[in-house]
Amino acid sequence: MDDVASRAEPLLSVRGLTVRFGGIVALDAVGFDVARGHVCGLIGPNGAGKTTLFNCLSRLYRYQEGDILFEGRSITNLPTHGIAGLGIGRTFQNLAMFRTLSVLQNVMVGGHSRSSAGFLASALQLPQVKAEERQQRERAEEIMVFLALTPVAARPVGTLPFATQKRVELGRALAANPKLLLLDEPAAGLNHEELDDLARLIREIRDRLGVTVLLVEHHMGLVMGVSDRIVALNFGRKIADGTPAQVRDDPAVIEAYLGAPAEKRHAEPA
Ligand SMILES: Nc1ncnc2c1ncn2[C@@H]1O[C@H](COP(=O)(O)OP(=O)(O)OP(=O)(O)O)[C@@H](O)[C@H]1O
Repeated sequence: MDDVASRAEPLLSVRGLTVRFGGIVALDAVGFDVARGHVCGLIGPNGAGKTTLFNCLSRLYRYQEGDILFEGRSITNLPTHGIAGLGIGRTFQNLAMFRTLSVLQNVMVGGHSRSSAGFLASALQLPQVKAEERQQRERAEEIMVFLALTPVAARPVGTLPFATQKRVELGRALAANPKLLLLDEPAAGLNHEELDDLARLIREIRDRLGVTVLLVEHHMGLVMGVSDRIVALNFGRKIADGTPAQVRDDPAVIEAYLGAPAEKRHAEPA
């Protein structure tokens, strides 16, 4: 494929994705594209299927039907540990970090997930490994500058304020050099000022680092403010897909959030 064609192709293409848990249909034939260089917001009320979709993208959940294409290639048969190598990084709703390790060490852990040196080469400390570690450290230092974490680089993560810990988690995901970054409710627990910082950071991740972002978020102000495009889910189905203004004014979205009239989740016989 030539360069022009590969740039026009969506980075991520979700096609007819269906996930069932017993009788519950968590995702029902959901499909949408995420263009390279975009921030795409994924919204929907509680239980809409947002986390399930993220877990499919990380290969933590299996889907019964449909496909996920990343750079035009299916990830359906890829093992979970292959996802970071492909260029998909993520953060989690609940912070999952090494609390006693320093900020630098935590950020460097992210780089290791894309390390190319094998186990034997690492164990023998071959020159190739040393060079790779040096590169990972340099990359981690660049990311800490980008995230304003350099002053706390040596501090154990567990001693830092919550908002700073969230930036470390972001740093760890960025250290793996992702092409697509999945952010799972990054605004949760942040105050007003921290939310403004987060919005600025998400735009910089897109504009300065060139990373495409898929953002699950309940905070409407944030998601409407930073997204180029928004996909809305409700009861496992896609109900809207468009610009923030189009989605905000969509009657199905307004109804989903106001909760009237109550639509029943369509259950299949268990
Ligand atoms: N591992 C699982 N086992 C059984 N049911 C599940 C599982 N994961 C999700 N579900 C169900 O699938 C549906 C979608 O849940 P999901 O967590 O994806 O929604 P969500 O949009 O992320 O909600 P929230 O905004 O509350 O995080 C819900 O009915 C949920 O109970």
